[in-house]
Amino acid sequence: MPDWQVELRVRQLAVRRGELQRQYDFTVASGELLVLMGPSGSGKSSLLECLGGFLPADQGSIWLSEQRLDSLTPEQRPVSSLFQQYNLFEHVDVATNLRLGFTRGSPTPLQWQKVEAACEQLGVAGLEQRLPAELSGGQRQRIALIRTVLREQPILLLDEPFSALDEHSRYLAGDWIGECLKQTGQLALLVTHQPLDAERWADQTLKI
Ligand SMILES: Nc1ncnc2c1ncn2[C@@H]1O[C@H](COP(=O)(O)OP(=O)(O)OP(=O)(O)O)[C@@H](O)[C@H]1O
Repeated sequence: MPDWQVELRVRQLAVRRGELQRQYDFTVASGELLVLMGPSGSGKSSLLECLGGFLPADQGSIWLSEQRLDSLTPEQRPVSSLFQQYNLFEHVDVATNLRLGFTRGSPTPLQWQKVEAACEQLGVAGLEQRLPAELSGGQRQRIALIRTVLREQPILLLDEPFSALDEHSRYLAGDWIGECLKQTGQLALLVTHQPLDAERWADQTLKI
């Protein structure tokens, strides 16, 4: 995995969804986790969709170091996203889902070692041959999280990645994300409804 030293800068970014319009200004450095909190419908997912390129901004700019991102298509953006649903390919097994996460189509042996280590660490080892439909909600969520984080992209957008996890798994998953960020220099925006998640893992918290 490359060691990124980058900075995400969001400047006067106006995101509209129906009647709701909000403006955002923040900076996230390499290795940092920004936790987004706020009541249901406040616009957290919309902000992530805008950063991912799925929802156009009314105005403002998004920068990754010197590269301007807001005019790029979703495929061109250096972003890996975990949304609240539809994160796995249903017709192929877990191993294939994990392999497809890598931009070149298949992981190197070292990359695959990291996948296996992450599956062990998050308590989802041994599920490689199953189809997503044969997993529990929490198992699906952890597999999708591993796939999202280990894709080699500097920006991670994680929309409620722990919503189906029990307290123990949540703790393991949050610690694992923090370790990955520190090791690789990736940065993450993470949506949660649990104040404890912010207390444990956030470098910054944005309430919207
Ligand atoms: N596809 C859409 N078209 C129109 N309005 C939408 C769409 N998706 C969401 N909205 C509305 O936009 C507002 C912001 O929604 P958003 O999903 O960003 O909120 P959120 O903070 O992520 O909510 P939650 O915590 O419930 O996931 C809400 O009022 C919602 O009803």
